[in-house]
Amino acid sequence: MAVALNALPSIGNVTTDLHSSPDLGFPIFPGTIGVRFGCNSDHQIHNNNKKKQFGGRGRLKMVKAVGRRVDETSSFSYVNGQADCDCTNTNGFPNGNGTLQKQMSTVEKSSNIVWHECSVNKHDREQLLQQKGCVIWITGLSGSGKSTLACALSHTLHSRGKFTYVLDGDNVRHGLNKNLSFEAEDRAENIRRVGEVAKLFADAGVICIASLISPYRKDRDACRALLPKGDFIEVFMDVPLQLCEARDPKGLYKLARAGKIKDFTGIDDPYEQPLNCEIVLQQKSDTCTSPCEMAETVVSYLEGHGYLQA
Ligand SMILES: Nc1ncnc2c1ncn2[C@@H]1O[C@H](COP(=O)(O)OS(=O)(=O)O)[C@@H](OP(=O)(O)O)[C@H]1O
Ligand SMILES: Nc1ncnc2c1ncn2[C@@H]1O[C@H](COP(=O)(O)OP(=O)(O)O)[C@@H](O)[C@H]1O
Repeated sequence: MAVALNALPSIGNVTTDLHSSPDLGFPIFPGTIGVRFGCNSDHQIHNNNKKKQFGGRGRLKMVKAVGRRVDETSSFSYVNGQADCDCTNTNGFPNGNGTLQKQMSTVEKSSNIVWHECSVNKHDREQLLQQKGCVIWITGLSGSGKSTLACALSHTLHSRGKFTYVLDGDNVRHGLNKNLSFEAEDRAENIRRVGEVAKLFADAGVICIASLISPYRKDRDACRALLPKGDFIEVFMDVPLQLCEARDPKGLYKLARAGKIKDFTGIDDPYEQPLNCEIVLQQKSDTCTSPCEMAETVVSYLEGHGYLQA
């Protein structure tokens, strides 16, 4: 029997929608130079080639030239021959080399499945942890300070005895999402998967901090819709492109401007800023709010909305 998850009372949103700059379709900001903040940042440079990387032991749906399905457990299709990877699917089918048919599907393919409820539920876990599980979704341009805030927030909450976990876009793309590119549909799948993982963390009672560019509103809204009302707290890093570009800690903007990276958010790929998020953290080149101060703003929100107690 299907059972509804999460019987928490809903908690209203407080919206501080301060930002007024237009969406970034393509470069539109005048060239003022921002400050560079000298704190530690231990990112690795992400390999941004657009080659499809479907290696590894993925659960692949293989479609032979005749169209016969040999495995129904996956999201990708290979057609007319062999896949361009050295892998064997989990059912033991051989690899191929050939045309990859881009087909990212979120259509439910499982049938005859029944939700199994456990006697220990979210509420029990929250009692144990003395907090409420939720998702803090940090969105913004590359270089806007998402990861820095995520870590500062995790650190602040941890030191207050709260259990957090950070899902950072860069990091998740090293593992779970290593087969995804930066094309719109792969970004959507990236966000969908992280949204689902974040939902599990929240159900575990954890304060889950997801920091991803997540440039499309519909993808973020889809993640919001996965959670009980109030439990998805969207934080917008409202930082002008020219400040992010002046920071450029990984040198990616420089490469994007030189045309060496395509589809780079804010340069030749869009960013749709939130219209109605819970928290906006605004930064300009002449104002510098420290990561700790920003973390405190989020902590105040959590406190005010009852998330730091069971
Ligand atoms: N084309 C392109 N556009 C934007 N970003 C790029 C790109 N290529 C690589 N990178 C690096 O990947 C990091 C963003 O990954 P995300 O998973 O957060 O992106 S997204 O949400 O799927 O849009 C991002 O990390 P942050 O700088 O921390 O945002 C970049 O370092
Ligand atoms: N509040 C801040 N004030 C000044 N500089 C910051 C702030 N937050 C982050 N930075 C700096 O900006 C750069 C990008 O930060 P990062 O957290 O990596 O951004 P993102 O994860 O959005 O790409 C880093 O060099 C970082 O030290």
